[in-house]
Parts: sequence; C-alpha cells; structure tokens
Amino acid sequence: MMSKPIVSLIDHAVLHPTQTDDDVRAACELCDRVGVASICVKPSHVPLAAELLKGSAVKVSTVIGFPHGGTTTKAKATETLEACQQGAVEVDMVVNVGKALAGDWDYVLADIKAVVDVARQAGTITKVIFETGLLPDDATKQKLCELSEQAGAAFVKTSTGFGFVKDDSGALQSTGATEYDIRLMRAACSDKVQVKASGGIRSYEDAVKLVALGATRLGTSGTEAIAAGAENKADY
Ligand SMILES: O=C[C@H](O)COP(=O)(O)O
Repeated sequence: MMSKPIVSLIDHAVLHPTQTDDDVRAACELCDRVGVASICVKPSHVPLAAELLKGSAVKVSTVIGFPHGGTTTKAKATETLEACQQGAVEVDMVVNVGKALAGDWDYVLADIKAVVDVARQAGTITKVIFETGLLPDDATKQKLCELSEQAGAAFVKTSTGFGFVKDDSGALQSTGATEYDIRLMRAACSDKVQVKASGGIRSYEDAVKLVALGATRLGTSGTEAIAAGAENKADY
C-alpha cells in the first residue's frame, strides 16, 4: 500500500469568487504548515501566492477557463501563458463542456492541446477538468480521458467544485468527485496519466477512499479538516 501522507496529495483550493488577498495569505500559511502538494488559486492570485511560497515545497497552481470552460481556445492559451509567466507550475483547465456534449471532439482535443502545449513550453503540467457531474454517460468521460491523454495532459480531474445540477424539486445541488468516476477515469487512462479527484472532498475518510481507487491528487477546500483527520493515522 502506498504510504505517502494523504495531505501531501492535496491541491488546496482557494477559488471562490469572494476569496481575497488575505484569504490567500492565510491559505499559503496553512499549505506550508501541513505540507500539501500545491495551492490552487485564481489566476489573479498567482503572483501573490508565488511570492508568499518562495522557498516552500508547496507549488503554485491555478485554473484556466474556470469554472465553466466556455472561453475560447485562444483565451485559454493566453491565460495559461500569463499564469506560467507569473509562477504557476501546474494549471487545471476546464474542458469546453458544451462542445463535449455536442460530440465536437476535434474542438475539444484542440482546446486541451492548446493549453497543454503552452504550459509544457513553460515547464508547467496540465490537469484537465471534465466537470463529470454534468456529463451524461461513461462513454463521454472515457472519450475525454482518451483525448486528454492524446493531448499530453498529466492529469484528468473530475470537477471544479462549482458545477451544479437541479434536483427533482428544482433546487441546485453541487456536483463533485464520486468513487464511480474515479474508478472509471483510472481505468480509461494509461499509467502515463494521473487522476485528480476534486469537489466535495471534506474528510480524511473521503480522501482515503478516493486514493484507494486510484486518485493521486485531491482538489479540496477542506484541507484543514482532512489534515486534522489524518493526524495519528498510520495508513497514509
Ligand atoms: O479543485 C478544486 C475544487 O474547487 C475544490 O472543490 P471544493 O471547494 O468542493 O473542495
């Protein structure tokens, strides 16, 4: 069994629209203290996070075309370039969900590849967010795994944490990582591509389950609770 501490697999998300510079400062302190993989901030916060984490083992990551994935390919490539120049060493891009639902796979592949290529030039890796909760079937998720791998992505990732669907009463329910999707995405990619679970991961127990199914990175804003739950645990 893998023995990497579970907290070290976390990309700590500071992505809510209301989060401020002070929130980023506090989050950088938390990330450095507990030893996460990266802090994932909004693009406008990359310079601040890079400055605050200079000399820390915690990496700076950011999001591209976030949260809906509908910006143009050119805009995503430009956003990626700026993020890399400002200190992001990992970028999490959102696929164009509408194009995927329409089966416009040439568009989806080119959109992912544009980001991967710009990022790679800068020595930055790319994670591809599917927003799995909005996808209708396994075949669509498997196709996105195939295209992400073809484009050269380092990771496929389930969710933004900002995807919503309406339940039977019309109320909005947030969507996030499920055990089913992690299993499916792990099986659909070769060993060259890692799987990141994200959205709604709130406890150490949630995290352990997803890692056991093949996730090697966890995107969460619940790092503090997960780190507390991980204390004195022997398995990770
Ligand atoms: O990848 C990052 C997600 O935004 C995390 O979502 P969360 O706030 O539900 O943990």
